[in-house]
Amino acid sequence: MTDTVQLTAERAEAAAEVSVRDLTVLYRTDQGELPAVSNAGIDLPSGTITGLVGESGSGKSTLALSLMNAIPTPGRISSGSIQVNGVGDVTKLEGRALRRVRGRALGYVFQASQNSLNPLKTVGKQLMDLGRAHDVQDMRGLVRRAKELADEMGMDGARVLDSYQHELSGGMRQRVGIVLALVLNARVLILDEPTTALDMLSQAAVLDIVRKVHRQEGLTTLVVTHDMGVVSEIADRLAVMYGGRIVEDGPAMDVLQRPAHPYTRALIGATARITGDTETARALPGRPPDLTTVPRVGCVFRERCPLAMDVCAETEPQLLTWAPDRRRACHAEPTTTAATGEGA
Ligand SMILES: Nc1ncnc2c1ncn2[C@@H]1O[C@H](COP(=O)(O)OP(=O)(O)OP(=O)(O)O)[C@@H](O)[C@H]1O
Repeated sequence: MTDTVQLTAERAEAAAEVSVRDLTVLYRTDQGELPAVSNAGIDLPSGTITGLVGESGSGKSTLALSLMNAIPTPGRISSGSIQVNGVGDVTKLEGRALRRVRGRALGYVFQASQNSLNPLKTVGKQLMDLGRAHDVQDMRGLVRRAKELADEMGMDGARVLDSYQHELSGGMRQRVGIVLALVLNARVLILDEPTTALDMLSQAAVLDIVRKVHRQEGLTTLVVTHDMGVVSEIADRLAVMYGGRIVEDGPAMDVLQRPAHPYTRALIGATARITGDTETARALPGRPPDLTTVPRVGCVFRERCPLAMDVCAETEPQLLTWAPDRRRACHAEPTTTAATGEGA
């Protein structure tokens, strides 16, 4: 590691709002407990938007849920730490202390949150439930804050609080999800697939709003998505997951322009919004592994990798810094070829 690289890494660590180290998460399967996330390490630097991308099943939601220590049993975090600024290691928290952190420090908007509101209660009633669950004394203040956030997101706050789920469009429900995630003044916002199931116009509107609220509230934001196009539009930083591993990360624009892992290159090549050409955008051949099929030895991507070598079957590549603020887990020499629709 050069001095510059070392310095950049130390600076990133110093300014991290969230630091994940050596995180392994297991789920119970017919074949015993198997890892959905393996030895993952990632920093969310203060004030940045990080995009976490990968195909379905790569472990993105599992990593994101871990930040709230919210892995459903019998799944469990088996090792690692998750330091959140001002909170400490979330993996050590339980009970009341953990509930407090969820909402007050970390706000989570669930996948398909468009459908996660209670259909039988107005948004305002659900806000009261949230306040009570968190022992909020100043309910008026809570309502004021919710209206303020709703207004910030281009909605009529008073009207939204009086509405039932079915009276709101998909994009509005997604925004209400963000209001509820932030109303207790969380500093970290985690959005799981915020644009899935929305039409293109609503997608663009939601991304605009995420950007705006992120800036105005001074948040640190993690956006989980399978869509490289979303990342290219919104993220400052980018982390790519495959088979439960982070295989590449760095500044988003830099990674998109100079992907250094063959999986990242293939994901970009398959995204017409980035290649700019539906003709050259090529679907990634093969299928991503699940918990039971992910290779236990060697590189998890080798079976789909155009650069696979003998060593890839034997030794798992580590996520290492290869250029300032850039990491990749690959045995092949790093190339700086710009991504095209030509695959890896
Ligand atoms: N509760 C669970 N029990 C057992 N296996 C699970 C559980 N939740 C997820 N998995 C498995 O863990 C792996 C990672 O799933 P995860 O949902 O984190 O991936 P993802 O990248 O977020 O994909 P998606 O976008 O489809 O949610 C998958 O193989 C999935 O089948």
